This record gives sequence, C-alpha cells and structure tokens, in this order.
Amino acid sequence: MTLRDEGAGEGTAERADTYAVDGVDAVVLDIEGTTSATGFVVDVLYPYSRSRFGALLSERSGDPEVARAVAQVRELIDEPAADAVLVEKTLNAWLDEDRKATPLKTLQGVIWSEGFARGDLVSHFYDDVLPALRAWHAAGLRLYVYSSGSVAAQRAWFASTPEGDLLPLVSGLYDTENAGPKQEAESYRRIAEATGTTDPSRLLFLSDRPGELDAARAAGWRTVGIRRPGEPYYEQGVGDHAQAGTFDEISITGSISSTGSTSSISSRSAT
Ligand SMILES: CSCCC(=O)C(=O)COP(=O)(O)O
Ligand SMILES: [Mg+2]
Repeated sequence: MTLRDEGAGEGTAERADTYAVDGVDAVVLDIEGTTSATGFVVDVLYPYSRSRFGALLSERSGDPEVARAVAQVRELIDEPAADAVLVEKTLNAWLDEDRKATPLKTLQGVIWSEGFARGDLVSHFYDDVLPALRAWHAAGLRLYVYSSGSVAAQRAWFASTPEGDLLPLVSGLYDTENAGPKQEAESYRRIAEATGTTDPSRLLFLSDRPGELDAARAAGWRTVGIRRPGEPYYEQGVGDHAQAGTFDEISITGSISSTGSTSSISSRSAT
C-alpha cells in the first residue's frame, strides 16, 4: 500500500509500507528514537557522562561553557548557591528521569564530544538510516538535525559513526539552546528562518515524539512519525501524523534539485 502525502497540516494514522512526500527541500532529523536507539543513548552515553560529571564540575568549573551550564542548573532548581555536589546530584536525577534539561545536555555534550574524539565512543544508527541519508543527500535534499542533544554532541555523533565522518551530509545542527524547546512551534519557525526556508511546508520533520511532531506541524512543516519497536513511544504512537517504521518506507518526491529540475528520492534506491 502506498499512501500519498496530503499536505501540510494533514496526515494519516494508517501504517504505510511506503509514505510518499511531495515537494520537500530539506529533512530535519530527531536523533533519539528516530535515527538511533534510545537504548544506546541510555545504556552507553548516559553512564559515560554520569561517571564524568564530578571531575568536570570540580576541575573545569572555570570553562565558560561549564560555568554557564552550572548557572542554568542553579537557576532551574532555584538554588543560587548550589555547590558542585548538589549540581552533580541534580544532573544525575535528571539523567534518571531522562529529562531533556538544556544544561544537562550542554555538559553531556562537553563530555561526549571528548569521548568521541578520544575514540571511546562510536555513535549508533538504525540500519535503515545511513543509506537513506546518503540517498537523500545525493538527490539534493538538505539534511538538518534538531535534537535535545547539544550541537556539540550532535556534531560528534555524526563525525564518529560506524561508517566514519558523515558530518558533511548535514547542513545545520539545532538544539534546545539555539532553537528552543522541541514541543514549541516557535522553535520550528526559528529553524525554518535559520535555514533560509520561506515556505515551511517544504521542510519535513522526522521524530518519534508526538508532541514534537505537533509543534512542527503547527509551524507549517510536514511531519512523519517514526515508530520503531522497542522505542518508548512505539506503543503510544504518533497521533494523527503520517508514520513509518523505518526510513526505507519514506519516499520523497518532487524536491528541487540543485539544477532546478525535480527528482524522486527513495532511500530504497540507495547504492
Ligand atoms: C547525540 S545526541 C544524544 C542523545 C541525547 O542526549 C538526546 O537527548 C536526544 O534527544 P532527541 O531530541 O534526539 O530525541
Ligand atoms: Mg527523539
């Protein structure tokens, strides 16, 4: 069964074997639950950061990025004089509840990017993702990332994949600091403007979280919810957004190529 995209603001709750999206110039990617397994983030990345927060807070409190994040933690918990012990305890509590707090993500980004650079960490992508990204990029689509993970973490994530440095595929990186909260439409408007997109319906957002998809749609974007077995939102589903189980199921047609002609892009045609 092939379902055609019905335009911005509309979708289908039906499961499609192939979901065809017309007239898109760029795809904006969520990471956790969409390109990559939440299990990897929680089981590999989170312990890596948890065991290094203490040293980061005690040894590098003067680094501008660390100092700024610590100030944000103190503000969020309304404890202006919180010491390093309380800040670390707070970060670990947020980790336990997988809270996407911006200062937590900033400090994780510092730790992870150093871990990726050192070779301790290699990122994870579902098998269908990298072939699709290569195919879409080769066909002239621009690719962007919008994740709660910090821009530093995203950069390291794409630079250290199992297939090497894939950062050149990505035209821009957005997080809760430079774009804003992922469940607010204004953040998506900000990203559209930053990418130079005047018609928001030419942007396609892929995410596992219905609240994020709702916000993107409210900003006029196209949306496809990604539902992968075992991911936290799999059972709940993605509401009335179009949905796909893998990137293979998404076929993007009629995008504008760099030569001005139109093309048809399916990750299934990836070589
Ligand atoms: C390389 S980003 C690490 C994952 C992460 O910490 C995160 O919060 C991802 O959240 P997302 O918005 O991509 O679901
Ligand atoms: Mg996600």
